[in-house]
Amino acid sequence: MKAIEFNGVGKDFGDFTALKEVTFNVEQGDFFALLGPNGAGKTTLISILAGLTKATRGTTRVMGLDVQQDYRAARRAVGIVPQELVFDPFFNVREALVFQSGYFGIKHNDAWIDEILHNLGLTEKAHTNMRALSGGMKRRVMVAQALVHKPPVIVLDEPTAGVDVELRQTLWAFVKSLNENGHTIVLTTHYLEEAETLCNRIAMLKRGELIALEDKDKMMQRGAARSVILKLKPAQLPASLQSLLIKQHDNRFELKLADCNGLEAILAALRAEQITLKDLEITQPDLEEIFVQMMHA
Ligand SMILES: Nc1ncnc2c1ncn2[C@@H]1O[C@H](COP(=O)(O)OP(=O)(O)OP(=O)(O)O)[C@@H](O)[C@H]1O
Repeated sequence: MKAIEFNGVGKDFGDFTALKEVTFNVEQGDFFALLGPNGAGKTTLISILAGLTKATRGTTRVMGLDVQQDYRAARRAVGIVPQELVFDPFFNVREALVFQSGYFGIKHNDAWIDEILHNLGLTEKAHTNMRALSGGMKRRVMVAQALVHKPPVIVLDEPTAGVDVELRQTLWAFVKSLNENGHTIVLTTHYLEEAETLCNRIAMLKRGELIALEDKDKMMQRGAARSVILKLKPAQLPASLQSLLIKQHDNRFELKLADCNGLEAILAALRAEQITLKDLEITQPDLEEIFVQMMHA
């Protein structure tokens, strides 16, 4: 069984098509990144998954359950951390979590609530009114609320937008441990280095269409060729290497590097001209470069 199945999912808002026909699966145990520029349709897709928005076309299943036909069961299978801070100002943190448990029909949830509070650094705020929390603390509660019913699938819609380094680290350590314990994680983020470090599969949406879906390692190979930065003494580049030059700053030369054989040829050319190599650094394209490349393709 797949954790999530989108099959020909489309959404129109009047004349405007926010999602065309999106088809892809998320496997159980994936740490999955859903990337795309503003307005690509990520939140719309997540709202459809959560049963909050009705798709115009197609079918969506969570853990085999149709989000329309089996709404309640499908809703229980997924925990959504929304982009916006939505809370009841009259509850304190613990009450908000107890209330949310009640929504899922869970009565004795104290042990799990304590564990969530602890893992999100919220224990000391348990009795603080929601209104009195800082933005970052409210966001922690949004994460906690999504987890009260121990959903097998957890979706985080830009959870780290505008939050401090400490929360990011706490959050990712917790989410990673949930993933290691078998929860499927779907993440949308504009911080591509987060997706690069955390996720094993990456999907890219552009104007309502899926333009890429691959294992992260494979996606990383799509990037512009690697390059090598050489620190040379004297600061000069053999003529035979000029065609590889990307940029130069003082005695640092950045050259295109197709593969390891390319590196051998570079070193041989330097030796032949008795140029000493003082330092060498091989750079890999990062996900951000690949993303920009794909969005402009
Ligand atoms: N209720 C609505 N009515 C009309 N248009 C909408 C509605 N909701 C979303 N849209 C439009 O659908 C498109 C996709 O929006 P969506 O919020 O899904 O994008 P996103 O990828 O999540 O963007 P962001 O990164 O900015 O959160 C946008 O052009 C948006 O303006």
